[in-house]
Amino acid sequence: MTIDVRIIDTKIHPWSDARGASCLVLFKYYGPSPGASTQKFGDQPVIEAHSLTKRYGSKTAVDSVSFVVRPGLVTGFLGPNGAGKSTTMRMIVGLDRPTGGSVTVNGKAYKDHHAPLHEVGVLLDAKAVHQGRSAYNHLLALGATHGIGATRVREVIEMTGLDTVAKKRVGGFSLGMGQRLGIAAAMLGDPSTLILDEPVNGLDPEGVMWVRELVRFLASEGRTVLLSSHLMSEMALTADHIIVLGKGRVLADAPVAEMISSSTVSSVRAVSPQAGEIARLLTSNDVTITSVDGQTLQIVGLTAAAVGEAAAAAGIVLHELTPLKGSLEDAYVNLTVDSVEYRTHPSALAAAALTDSEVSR
Ligand SMILES: Nc1ncnc2c1ncn2[C@@H]1O[C@H](COP(=O)(O)OP(=O)(O)OP(=O)(O)O)[C@@H](O)[C@H]1O
Repeated sequence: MTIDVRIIDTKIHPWSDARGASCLVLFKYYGPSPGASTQKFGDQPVIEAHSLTKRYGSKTAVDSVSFVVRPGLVTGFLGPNGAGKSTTMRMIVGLDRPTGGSVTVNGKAYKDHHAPLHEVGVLLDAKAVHQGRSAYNHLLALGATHGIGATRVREVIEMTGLDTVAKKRVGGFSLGMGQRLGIAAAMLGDPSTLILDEPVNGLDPEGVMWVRELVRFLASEGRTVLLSSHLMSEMALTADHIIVLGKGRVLADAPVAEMISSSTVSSVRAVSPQAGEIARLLTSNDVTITSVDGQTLQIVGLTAAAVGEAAAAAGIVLHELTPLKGSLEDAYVNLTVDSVEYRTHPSALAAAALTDSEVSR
């Protein structure tokens, strides 16, 4: 296999630091060469779910879900707790049998692939590892099922920053180290598709950034990446496309920018000592103006340019004019407001706080 080693990041890596190296590099990637990658990965949908359904007794965890996940993109899989994300991911890789519908990876059910580790790399539960084994032996045992040897095992260990702990028992690993090992296992077969369920769970900020850069890099090679996370700000930086599940159904399936623009309201904040005059000037049926305080207005229905030009034409002084765009988090909250099954009520929080203070007395 052609090995390509590239430096794609120059941030201080905490683990390099721990080894005493004043190293600035930090992320090397071992995989196919760039030339090979474009030929290796096509542009056809890689994961295709059709009316995919899973019931556990009377509980419908996944309810007739259809979507495609395309190569060359990071697709974020979002949804409140219990929405059905993990169940869907498990069905994609054959760990759960659908009650109805179907899902294929590269045109086949996962179980029908001759060498699935080379097709799909999966991180579903980082703790599902033999606790008495070392990271190295765990990866070696996994690789042995596909004829993958020690060289590739060492590559993925280095790639995930686990070199200094590779011979240590997994049972002693922190949550973040376990996540890194799960990502190493997912990358072992150099797969064209990666399915990562909450890969940044438990990682420190450096680790979170590393996962972001890793998956963006893998997608840039034409690989398919499906990942779930509850960290909306991180997902906004990482994903190109988003699928939102709620109570087992697809609530939205769109590129990130489209999802934000269609599910949030853009507005303009104008600050002026003549705020009242601006409000009178701009009032119309299509414009909503809210007074935030005596000098600040929030205007929906006009662009910042239109507000600025109208104010200039009327000789009105503006101290601030800011276009406000919705975030992915705003879009997500708006989309899932009716689909949150496990909600904390403010009254319950107050009661808990009271109980705590009583206990501490
Ligand atoms: N083995 C099972 N037996 C019974 N119910 C299950 C089982 N696995 C999942 N469920 C139920 O199916 C629903 C979907 O669960 P799932 O874990 O897929 O949600 P999720 O979106 O991944 O949630 P989270 O964000 O909390 O991980 C939940 O109501 C869950 O309790």
